[in-house]
Amino acid sequence: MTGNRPALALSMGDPAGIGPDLALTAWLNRAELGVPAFFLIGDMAMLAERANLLGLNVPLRETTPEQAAADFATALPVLPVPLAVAARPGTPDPANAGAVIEAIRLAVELTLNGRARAVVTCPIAKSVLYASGFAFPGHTEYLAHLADLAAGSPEGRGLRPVMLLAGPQLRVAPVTIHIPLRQVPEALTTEAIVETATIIARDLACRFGVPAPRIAVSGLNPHAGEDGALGAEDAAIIAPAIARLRAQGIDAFGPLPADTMFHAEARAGYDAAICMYHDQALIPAKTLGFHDSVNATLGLPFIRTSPDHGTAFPLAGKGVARADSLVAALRLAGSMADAETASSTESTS
Ligand SMILES: NC(=O)c1ccc[n+]([C@@H]2O[C@H](COP(=O)([O-])OP(=O)(O)OC[C@H]3O[C@@H](n4cnc5c(N)ncnc54)[C@H](O)[C@@H]3O)[C@@H](O)[C@H]2O)c1
Ligand SMILES: N[C@H](C(=O)O)[C@H](O)COP(=O)(O)O
Repeated sequence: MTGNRPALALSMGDPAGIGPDLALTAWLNRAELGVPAFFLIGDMAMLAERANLLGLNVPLRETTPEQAAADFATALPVLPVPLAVAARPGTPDPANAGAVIEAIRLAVELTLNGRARAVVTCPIAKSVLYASGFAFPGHTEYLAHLADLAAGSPEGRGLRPVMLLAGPQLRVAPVTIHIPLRQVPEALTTEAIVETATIIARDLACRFGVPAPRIAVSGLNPHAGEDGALGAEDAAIIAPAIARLRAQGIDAFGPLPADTMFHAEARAGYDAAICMYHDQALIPAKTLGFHDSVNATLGLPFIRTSPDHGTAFPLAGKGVARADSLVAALRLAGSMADAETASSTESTS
């Protein structure tokens, strides 16, 4: 650890995807782009093969979490988690699911033990993990499960992870995450909206430097229900949540028609938006900033960020995948960890 500050723990993601490409590129451009020190948790041989395939001159060094920050200056530090079978760029193999999952688990364990500053995850392919029996919709839900286990509550203590897409032009989170659209109305509750907004307001204040965040809340139905003529959820579920948030002192407002809350003038009126389901939030997020937005999981007892994109299998090993979002994720994880350290130092002084 340089200056007693550990490095970030970066999980390798699906080894057939672009994660390895991006990790190599991020390390190569670490000085120019201000990439904080990280160690990759993954298969050393796979990484070496990908560097060779891409023609990238990246020295790799087997490391420990304690040594990684110092190693980072002269090599890409690797904490080895071996693959079961050799990775083929663009062709995922469920046989490697165990190693992919272990890399995520280890990143969380090291971060919870203070041996890493935060968790940053390279993209996984959900369907490939499902094929291996992975029982979680994605990283977000699995990370919440690991947090529950660490807290001694394997059945789940109802910890609600919040999937925040954070970019220069928009911060937005869906209340419901990786569920089919037909299940959204049933899953949408006043309590879920209040919890999501409360976590976002808290984290914006203590991890993003926004002391009194303004939270815009979307409706569910067209025109936010058109005074009840186009759906009841907006008035019956969302409006009461906003009332409760305001009574708690959180500057939430809505429910807003989702189609007119993301243009520039509307975005100038809030610090974060909450939507009711995945694509209602992620379409504007990825439209406005596909290469510079970050997926940050809030509500966990540790910091976790990830690029806002996936494995992009057709691009793996081709030298065309852009590392912008991974670099942004690494930098955001570093700044969130710094803010957390500063606020805990402040509170103990
Ligand atoms: N956080 C995560 O781990 C995460 C996020 C999103 C999707 N996924 C998973 O990734 C897999 C593929 O998902 P998808 O195809 O819907 O989305 P994707 O983000 O992998 O790809 C969408 C499009 O964007 C392009 N793209 C993605 N990243 C890029 C980059 N860094 N540089 C240049 N172009 C890039 C791809 O080529 C493709 O055309 C799925 O299994 C999905 O579940 C994982
Ligand atoms: N839904 C996010 C997106 O589309 O970018 C991403 O898949 C999140 O997945 P994780 O829970 O694996 O971070």
